[in-house]
Amino acid sequence: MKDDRNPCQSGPLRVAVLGAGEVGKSALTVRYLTKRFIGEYRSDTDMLYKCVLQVDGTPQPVEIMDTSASCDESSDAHLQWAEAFVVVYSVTDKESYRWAASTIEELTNRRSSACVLMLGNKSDLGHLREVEEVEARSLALTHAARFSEVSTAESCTPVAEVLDNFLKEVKSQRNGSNNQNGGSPKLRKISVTKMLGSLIGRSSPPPTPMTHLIILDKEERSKLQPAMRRLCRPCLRPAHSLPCSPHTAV
Ligand SMILES: Nc1nc2c(ncn2[C@@H]2O[C@H](COP(=O)(O)OP(=O)(O)OP(=O)(O)O)[C@@H](O)[C@H]2O)c(=O)[nH]1
Repeated sequence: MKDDRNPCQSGPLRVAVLGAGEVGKSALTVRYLTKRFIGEYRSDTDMLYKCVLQVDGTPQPVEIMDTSASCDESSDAHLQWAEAFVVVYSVTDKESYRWAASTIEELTNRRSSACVLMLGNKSDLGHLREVEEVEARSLALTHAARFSEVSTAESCTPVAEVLDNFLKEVKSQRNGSNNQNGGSPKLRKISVTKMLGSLIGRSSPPPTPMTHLIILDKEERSKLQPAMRRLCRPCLRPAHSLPCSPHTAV
């Protein structure tokens, strides 16, 4: 059944990072948010990052859900929770590409107006390549998704560029659809001013980047939208092991 509603026309931009196991979803998310590459991550639960990022030159609350491939009951909830999707595969793993392809097809059917970015990760491992760039790019094009190949391990800048541009597009699509829903330019201006005021105060300097990490246990999930209640089985651990200083486990 087609479910094309956008769950969040205001509030934080919600982005779900989807993909098969071991393709580098966590590495990519953390690389983007902290500029660091960390080799190993816990992989048994979804991670929700809440942060304020500069999107198109202004501070924008963003929530990024780094989904866990081992939480196999969650995909339906992710599809409803997010307004934009980053679908990751590894260029060294054909199976992960098939997974990505079928996910993109599902997004086309169920969330046809959502912004989708298809990312082929691990491009540094050219000698192990199983997925040709041209094939993946053409699949993305067929589904009107953005496409890029990156190496999260090798370099931060291309990852940052591609995700910055994607968020810019998500934001502009949201603003566009809000306009179509009758929001006048004047009202939008007021709400942006209010948002900036509450984020940084009238005379405060711009906010320093700060990211809150929420490891989604049963209780946290129940605080999110109803759709999130069907997320993966509870797997809370007392502390998060990322050694990055901007992260705060809550
Ligand atoms: N060579 C290379 N290795 C990478 C790259 N990105 C991630 N990795 C490695 O790939 C492995 C899996 O990375 P994760 O970020 O844990 O992958 P994931 O998709 O979050 O995995 P799950 O949690 O199982 O869903 C780790 O050993 C990473 O160090 C990359 O660009 N190049």
